[in-house]
Amino acid sequence: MNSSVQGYRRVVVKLGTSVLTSGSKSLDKAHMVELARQMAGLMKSGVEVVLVTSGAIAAGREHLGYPVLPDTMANKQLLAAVGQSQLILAWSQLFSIYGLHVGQLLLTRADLHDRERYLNARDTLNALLAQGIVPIINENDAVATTEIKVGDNDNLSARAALLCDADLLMLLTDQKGLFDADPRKEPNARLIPEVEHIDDSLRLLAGGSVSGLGTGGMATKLQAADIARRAGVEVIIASGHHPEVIFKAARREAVGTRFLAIESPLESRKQWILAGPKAKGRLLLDLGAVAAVTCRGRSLLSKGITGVEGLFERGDTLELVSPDGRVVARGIARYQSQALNLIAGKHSDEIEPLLGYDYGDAVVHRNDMVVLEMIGEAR
Ligand SMILES: Nc1ncnc2c1ncn2[C@@H]1O[C@H](COP(=O)(O)OP(=O)(O)O)[C@@H](O)[C@H]1O
Ligand SMILES: N[C@@H](CCC(=O)OP(=O)(O)O)C(=O)O
Repeated sequence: MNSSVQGYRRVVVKLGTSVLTSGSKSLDKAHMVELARQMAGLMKSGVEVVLVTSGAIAAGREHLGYPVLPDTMANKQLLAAVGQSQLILAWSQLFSIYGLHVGQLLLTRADLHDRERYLNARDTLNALLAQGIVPIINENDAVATTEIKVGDNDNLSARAALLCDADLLMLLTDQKGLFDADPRKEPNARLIPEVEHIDDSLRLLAGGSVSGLGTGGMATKLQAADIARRAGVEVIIASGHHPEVIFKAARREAVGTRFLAIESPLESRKQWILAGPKAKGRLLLDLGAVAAVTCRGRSLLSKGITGVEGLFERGDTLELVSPDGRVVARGIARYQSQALNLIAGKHSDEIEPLLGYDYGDAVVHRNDMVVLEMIGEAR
């Protein structure tokens, strides 16, 4: 590329099935080579690139000649197992045209759940990037069951962006960006060029995938953008077919929808709490506790808990829920669920007499908590 890329050091590019197939039933290799050319160009200009690629299931169907199979989990896994090897073969060949090697990481939620595995995956990503090799990530669909899946590659790419400490996440899809309504249903829908806050009114605009190709539509892209922004990563949703889209996004030219990063990003451990583990349970809080943890930066005490849902151990991740059902924070439990059932609503002084032991007043400590939404008064 000619103009220099300013500012970005490390970029995650996520390519949806809709982009890789150009809306058809098979991989559009002519377009994939064009995308590989742009990613290679970015790398030559000194920006490190991590690719999150969908398309394994589509590639599996194509490779096997579009077999008619019952719509079971095992058959989807079969298609992914066949397709993933075709997909990585295609990327490996396409990047080799530009003199680049690729390395494959197939992840599941379980790899992100455990802090040690999370750090291992991070080391592998960093080692590949240090050698100028393009890390190529997909979900390990062939072995992952619903319980251990991230579930969609938008969310997976946000987690990848956090893992490798990227400064830009590009979500490339079959629309020009986020519109104020699904453009497939509403032809007069308008593109939203920039987003500063992600709130419920914005979430209402983002629908699912109707093409039958992608998973999650704009709804999962917004979830991904929300996670990435909180870690200080800028996000762009744009069309994977827009000419030179990867270069333009990396040069900060106006393309698609840009989500500004939150300026004081979370520290690494809190990023992991946000992006890594699946919540094992929920604590229902009264309004006082919601205000204390979200607006006043306090730890959660047993007194403010009105209900305990799920079976969990000390160290598991929990969602903290407001009286109107909103998840206002995520955090790590310092007491297991059975103990919490006994001390919920009780004053901290009663913990030791009730349980016969005491891990401290904080049920979820402020250092182990990520606030998602502020509700209540600061004082
Ligand atoms: N507000 C919106 N703006 C743009 N696209 C939307 C919106 N709501 C829903 N969509 C749908 O999201 C789809 C893109 O997501 P998806 O099908 O999952 O593609 P990908 O394979 O790229 O992840 C679009 O084709 C569009 O129909
Ligand atoms: N892991 C799956 C894709 C899952 C997914 O999120 O797809 P998409 O919405 O097209 O990005 C695959 O490789 O087929």
